[in-house]
Amino acid sequence: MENQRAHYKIKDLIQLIVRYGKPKLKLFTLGIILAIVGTICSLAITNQIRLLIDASVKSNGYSRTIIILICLFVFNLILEVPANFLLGYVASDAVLNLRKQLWRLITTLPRHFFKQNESGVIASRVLNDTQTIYSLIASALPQNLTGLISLVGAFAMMLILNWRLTLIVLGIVPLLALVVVPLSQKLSVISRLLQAALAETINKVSQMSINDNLIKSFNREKFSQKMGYRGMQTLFGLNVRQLRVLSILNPLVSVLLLLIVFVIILYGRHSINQGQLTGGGLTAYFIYMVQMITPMTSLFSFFTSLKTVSGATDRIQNILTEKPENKNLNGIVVAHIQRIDFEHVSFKYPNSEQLILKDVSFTIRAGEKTALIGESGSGKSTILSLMEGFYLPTSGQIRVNGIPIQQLNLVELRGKLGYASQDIRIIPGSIRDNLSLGDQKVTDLQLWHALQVVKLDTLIRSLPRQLDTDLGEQGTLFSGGQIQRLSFARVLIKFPDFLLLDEITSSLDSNNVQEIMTALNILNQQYDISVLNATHNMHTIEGYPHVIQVINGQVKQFFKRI
Ligand SMILES: Nc1ncnc2c1ncn2[C@@H]1O[C@H](COP(=O)(O)OP(=O)(O)OP(=O)(O)O)[C@@H](O)[C@H]1O
Repeated sequence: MENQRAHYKIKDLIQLIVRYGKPKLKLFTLGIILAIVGTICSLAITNQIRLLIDASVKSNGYSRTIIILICLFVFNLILEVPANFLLGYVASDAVLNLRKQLWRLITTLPRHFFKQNESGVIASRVLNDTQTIYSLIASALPQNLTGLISLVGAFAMMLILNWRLTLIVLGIVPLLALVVVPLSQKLSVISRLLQAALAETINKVSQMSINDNLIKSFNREKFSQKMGYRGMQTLFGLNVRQLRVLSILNPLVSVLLLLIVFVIILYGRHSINQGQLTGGGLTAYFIYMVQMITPMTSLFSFFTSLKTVSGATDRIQNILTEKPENKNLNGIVVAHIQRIDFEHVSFKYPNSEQLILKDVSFTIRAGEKTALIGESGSGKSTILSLMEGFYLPTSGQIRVNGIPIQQLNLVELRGKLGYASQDIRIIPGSIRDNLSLGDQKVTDLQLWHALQVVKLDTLIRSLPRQLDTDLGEQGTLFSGGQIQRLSFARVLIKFPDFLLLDEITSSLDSNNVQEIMTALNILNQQYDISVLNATHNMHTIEGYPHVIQVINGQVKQFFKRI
């Protein structure tokens, strides 16, 4: 996913923002106009200050100048406050749209995307990279647009006030650039390294905190501390590097600025003596110089930060080129799944050359309880994923009620399959959120019924907030077995035609296993729900007449007399 392009194209960033951020152009134009008029206003303030000083020196009446100056101050404030807000608002809104588009697309991507990209990396794309873009377009972009006007305007006024002095000052400015440019480039490299090191350290510290159990039971607190220290030490090293550059840069810039001030005073005094400049003119000259140099430095840091944004833009664009999963929404809908057939199915994962399933054929029928057994890594979970249509076979055919899976509407198909996996899946939120997954149609009655089947109703009724109890990070409030049963209850709420179970009893004790097995029998016999149970635990499939055994990616199907 990482794509380091050598040259940054600002066009890419603009395209990204316009296409996905859909910025409110009218508000943006209004904000820019207000900011431009505000900048012109601040240049006029400087000129008014010049008039005021000259008027007071000559003891002329200056009340009119003061009134104009106050009006300009007020006018400037009236313009710049809404301008800043509007431009910031347009940028926030554009980044919100970009984030939503990105997140919407990510949630619809096929499974292999999530297998190939770590969750932390995906989160960083959606939040950190878009935040980098936000920082640029919310402040740096408008600041530099108006800064450009301030720079040109102030420079023009300086030329008008004293063109000779301005040419001398211009001679010193490149000296300033000579110092600032390379050092600032160094600073931007360090700040990028700091960002990366910070993200890595945060990741390590949080991983170590989540695994406190493992660390404690192995008495490896020292190892955990070292993991954190390593990242912190890297951060320290980068902070020192940053400090080194800054401690050279800041005094050097101050000295050079003082040099410019010194030259202006010397030459300004000479010009005043020659009658080419007034006292007010010299003061205004200084202010104009600040109004020219400030945007110059922010323009420079804008160009260096473009590099950071370029990386973020590339990474976001790479995600945006991914194709959403084709769920074949116009495909055939089967009312009730009667049978699923694998016909000579071979399969390899998109990122791999290895055939995981080789010429696999079997049939499972409605109403039956079928066991899917095989050694770890033999391909049981892969078979379940293929049934869900997460992947298509590399060759051969999967049929549901005789219809090739490619022709089926996958949303409808998945609606009829209840998939519970060995991995405990908890989302942030309450028990209700975890069971209904945001489906408003699910009633409390259905939730309690499913909880009763998995024998968790009594426990949850005893909690003060019952279904609204927050499950906590990764369900820390419940035991592994209870969470496993909760995820089983989640599947029951779907009331599927087929239950696809992937080692759901792996973290349950024998009592719990027995209860789940009883629940499965009730579902199968009373509610006519078919069961395909992938497991290592032969005890859990004792009553299963149909067995599919996976050996090295090939299967044997047999019938067991009970
Ligand atoms: N996304 C993937 N990309 C590439 N290879 C994969 C992927 N997922 C699984 N595999 C490989 O496919 C093979 C079968 O894995 P699978 O998870 O289906 O086995 P399993 O029988 O369910 O194992 P277990 O009982 O341990 O869960 C393994 O060799 C595994 O490494």
